[in-house]
Amino acid sequence: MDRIRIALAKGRLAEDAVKLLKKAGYRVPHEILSSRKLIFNIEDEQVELVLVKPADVPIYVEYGAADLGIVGRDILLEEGRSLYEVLDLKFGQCKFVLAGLPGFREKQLTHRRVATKYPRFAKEYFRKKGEPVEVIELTGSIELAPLTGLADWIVDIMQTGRTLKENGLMVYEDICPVSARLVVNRVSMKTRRKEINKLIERLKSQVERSEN
Ligand SMILES: Nc1ncnc2c1ncn2[C@@H]1O[C@H](COP(=O)(O)OP(=O)(O)OP(=O)(O)O)[C@@H](O)[C@H]1O
Ligand SMILES: O=P(O)(O)OC[C@H]1O[C@H](OP(=O)(O)OP(=O)(O)O)[C@H](O)[C@@H]1O
Repeated sequence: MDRIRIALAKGRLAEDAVKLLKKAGYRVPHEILSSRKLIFNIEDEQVELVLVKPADVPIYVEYGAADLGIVGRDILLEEGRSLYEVLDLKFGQCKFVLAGLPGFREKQLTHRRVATKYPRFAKEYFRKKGEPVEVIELTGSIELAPLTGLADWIVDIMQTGRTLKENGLMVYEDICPVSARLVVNRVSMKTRRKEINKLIERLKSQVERSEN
């Protein structure tokens, strides 16, 4: 039978994801975080890991190119893909915030611009609030947008708050918490239910153990 394939978000979440898998007893090859290889078999298990860009994890899982994925909730909210979110892995914790320059809210503007890496999420957030805004999609250094006049607000992730602080910005609203999640392809969940449930249980008990 084919191996169960897990898509791991490269970058910031990869190290904690590997740590969790190892703690749960999966013998992840030690070179996974340093080599240029993108597929890794796990010894003694019918499981393989593939490394993909964070934003691509839900795509692999929705299409079934991976059975499972480990990715930030920010990406899931932005992508809105059809998949099952089965477990909060409790690492990569941060939050979505609405931020801007101090004193901004008092200004009466008819046309507000919001810069973000998460355009779908930001549009939905303002739609729910009933506030018309123009959303400008950027790919990084979001905090620069209010400092240069590109936008009035930003919708972005905050963890320590250091980036906002060092750029003289403040939080106007906490939008929602974000952390890494385990996601599953809808078809795999049915066709490989036993193996996938076992894997979920192994990770779940490890997450719970780490919490206590
Ligand atoms: N400052 C942060 N602190 C903690 N977690 C974060 C922080 N910023 C992002 N994250 C989480 O880590 C995930 C991966 O972030 P990372 O910075 O590696 O990727 P990225 O910048 O979104 O992607 P790319 O590599 O394509 O530019 C995010 O999707 C989010 O869930
Ligand atoms: O609250 P903090 O701990 O300062 O973390 C928040 C920062 O981290 C992320 O940026 P990232 O480092 O991914 O940079 P980029 O978006 O400019 O690529 C996010 O977009 C914030 O800028």
